[in-house]
Amino acid sequence: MTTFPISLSVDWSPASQVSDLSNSEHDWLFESHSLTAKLKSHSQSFSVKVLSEQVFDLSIQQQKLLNCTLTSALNREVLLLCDDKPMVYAQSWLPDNLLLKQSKNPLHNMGERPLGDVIFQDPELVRKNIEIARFNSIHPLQQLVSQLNLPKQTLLGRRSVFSLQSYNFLVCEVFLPGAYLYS
Ligand SMILES: C=C(O[C@@H]1C=C(C(=O)O)C=C[C@H]1O)C(=O)O
Repeated sequence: MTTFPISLSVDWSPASQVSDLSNSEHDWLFESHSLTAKLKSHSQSFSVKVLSEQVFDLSIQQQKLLNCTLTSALNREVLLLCDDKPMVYAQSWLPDNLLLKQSKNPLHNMGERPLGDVIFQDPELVRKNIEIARFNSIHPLQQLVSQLNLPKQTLLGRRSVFSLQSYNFLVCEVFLPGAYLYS
């Protein structure tokens, strides 16, 4: 049984160090706008299934990535489905501090609404560099792949830090077997 959060601590590489990508892989991995919008444009129906949403401690690496001294964040793990087929596993780390709650931060209590539908509405949104990683057939994420009755294969993922209202949050997305990216 998958336990959350699923560890995504693999070798993340900056775009400059990533090679041997197909045109489709490159197109999806380096999509700078909303992945939700891109998935919606390729499907008749789109939905989000929340797998887990809890406050967890941030790792030292995550604190460095987020450039913050916060020790915990709201960890949100979801599946993005197109025409009822799971296409992406997404894991986001949303700062969880009193200030955000006081500001009635729209990113809290998102439920089945896609994060992208909210954050990309804000013209102040800044996306920092996209990093890429490969998840081999023995990575813990493959447990979720098996539970979804999807075939095991090396998976491609991306992560980036966003800045909004002077705070940072981390979004990681792993493309599941059968995702458009692999076609
Ligand atoms: C950041 C985006 O939001 C998407 C939706 C997410 C969610 O609802 O938790 C998480 C990651 C993204 O795949 C996007 O659309 O690009």
